[in-house]
Amino acid sequence: RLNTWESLTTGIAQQAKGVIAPKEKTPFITFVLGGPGSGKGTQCIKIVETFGFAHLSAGDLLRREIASKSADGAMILNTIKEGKIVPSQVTVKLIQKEMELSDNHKFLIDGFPRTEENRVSFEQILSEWQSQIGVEPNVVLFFDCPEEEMVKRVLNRNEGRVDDNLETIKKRLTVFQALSLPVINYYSEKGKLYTIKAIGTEDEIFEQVRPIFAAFEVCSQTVG
Ligand SMILES: Nc1ncnc2c1ncn2[C@@H]1O[C@H](COP(=O)(O)OP(=O)(O)O)[C@@H](O)[C@H]1O
Ligand SMILES: Nc1ccn([C@@H]2O[C@H](COP(=O)(O)OP(=O)(O)O)[C@@H](O)[C@H]2O)c(=O)n1
Ligand SMILES: [Mg+2]
Repeated sequence: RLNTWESLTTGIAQQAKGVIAPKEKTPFITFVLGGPGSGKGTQCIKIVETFGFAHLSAGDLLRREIASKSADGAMILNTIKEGKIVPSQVTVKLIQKEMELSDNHKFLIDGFPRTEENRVSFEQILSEWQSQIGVEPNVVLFFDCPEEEMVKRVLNRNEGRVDDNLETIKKRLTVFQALSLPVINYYSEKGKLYTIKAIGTEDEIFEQVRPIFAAFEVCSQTVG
């Protein structure tokens, strides 16, 4: 199997020679953003089922590090309990590893970037991988949900998470407003942002999500 990034560089060389290799695909990167409890994970499952993406949840990768008792585990646990943001180098390394291990070329990166620092760290990785294509994600989804609804959902989530309590949720909402909204505004200005009204049933929300990816499917079929 060719690693996505190797095949990408090969792809560029072949395009330059006028040869297109049909099986080798350029990575397609979607960031999935929104406050805690806005429904990112729930909708990602539907996107995976319908459009065949690989789902990389930053929060899940960090929780896996805690569970594996890795060197950073205690620091990550404390940061999550406080509703703060784990240093970007830690999170980016976990995401990068998952992408390199994946056979897929379509990635849903859920809950990342949550800060401008997160965003810039990941751009540095992308620029090393695909300097000729650019460092921007293809799509940024924003699940826009009222705070009271997010609080209600998180308190009912029942996954045993250390951060799903009222005290930590308040902190996470403050972090979201102060650090994550600037990232969302950045992508809005870049014309990459697709805002989803994240209230209603899961299926109703997915009917807003579906056409975004359906349009890209048509594109890729047309191109080749
Ligand atoms: N449209 C919805 N309406 C009501 N509850 C929802 C909806 N979407 C998700 N949930 C529930 O809300 C909680 C948070 O959803 P989740 O997908 O984990 O959000 P996030 O990943 O953004 O924190 C979960 O318990 C989930 O089952
Ligand atoms: N990019 C990220 C993503 C999550 N996290 C940490 O992990 C926690 C849980 O993230 P999550 O994405 O699983 O949370 P939800 O938005 O799904 O509720 C966050 O509150 C942060 O403490 C982080 O530090 N950096
Ligand atoms: Mg989630």
